[in-house]
Amino acid sequence: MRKNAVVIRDLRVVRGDRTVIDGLRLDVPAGSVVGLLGPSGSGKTTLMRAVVGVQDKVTGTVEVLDDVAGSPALRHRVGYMTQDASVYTDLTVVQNLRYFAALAGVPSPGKAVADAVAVVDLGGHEKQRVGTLSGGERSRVSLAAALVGDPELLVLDEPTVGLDPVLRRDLWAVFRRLSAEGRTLLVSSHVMDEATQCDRLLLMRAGGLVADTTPDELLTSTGAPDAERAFLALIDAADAGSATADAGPAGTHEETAR
Ligand SMILES: Nc1ncnc2c1ncn2[C@@H]1O[C@H](COP(=O)(O)OP(=O)(O)OP(=O)(O)O)[C@@H](O)[C@H]1O
Repeated sequence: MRKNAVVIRDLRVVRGDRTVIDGLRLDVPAGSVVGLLGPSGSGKTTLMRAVVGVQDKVTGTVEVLDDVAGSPALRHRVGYMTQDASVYTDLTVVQNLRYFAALAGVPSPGKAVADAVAVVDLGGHEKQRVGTLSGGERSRVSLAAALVGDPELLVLDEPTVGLDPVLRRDLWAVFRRLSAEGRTLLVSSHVMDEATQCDRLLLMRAGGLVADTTPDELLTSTGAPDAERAFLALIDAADAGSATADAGPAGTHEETAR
């Protein structure tokens, strides 16, 4: 079995006229649930887009399941749930999932669609048009669309946003089960108690990696009582470090400005 599902070296991404990721290096171990955390705008979505291969202006190496990110051979092996629901509002739940199953070349779409509906707990809504679903239900259809092709790697951009605590708990149980079956999950989140459910945590700030750690290490290294305060401690430490670096020795500013 391969060691890492994703290997990233020297990743640099320019969006608009800004370098939003600069020199990122990380591995996502195969078969694990890896949480991607970081303040708003720190580059989580950009990193996920680079892993899926839909991001422009990417330099460096992004290797996914031993292939180059975005290569056609990976299309059926990587499932991606975007932050905004990416399903068709004028189709029903089942019509959407059948469509995504067909795109993924699923051999038995009927069963795959039924399984995906069950996993995201949308039984009873199969024939409902997605446009008439609640926000949380709609995002679960997006998650089902990412799952329906039975991918080896799932890249999920804030899959639990807007969901109630019961559904969030149930979905994390699903994520754990999918990883126990050998799949790899890269999951971004703003909810810190979800961090404790991950095998590893990647903490981003300003397009760079502040920590590549485990939930236990996060708590012991910061001495914080919970994941939220540990996260804030690391971000504050990184901000203080960058402020010191910005102030720099006398003359540094002037040289940078040139
Ligand atoms: N098309 C664009 N042009 C210029 N800057 C962009 C563009 N798209 C994104 N950015 C910038 O890139 C940075 C990283 O954005 P990204 O969406 O990856 O952050 P994020 O960590 O996912 O944020 P959030 O948690 O709010 O979703 C942000 O500062 C954002 O403003």
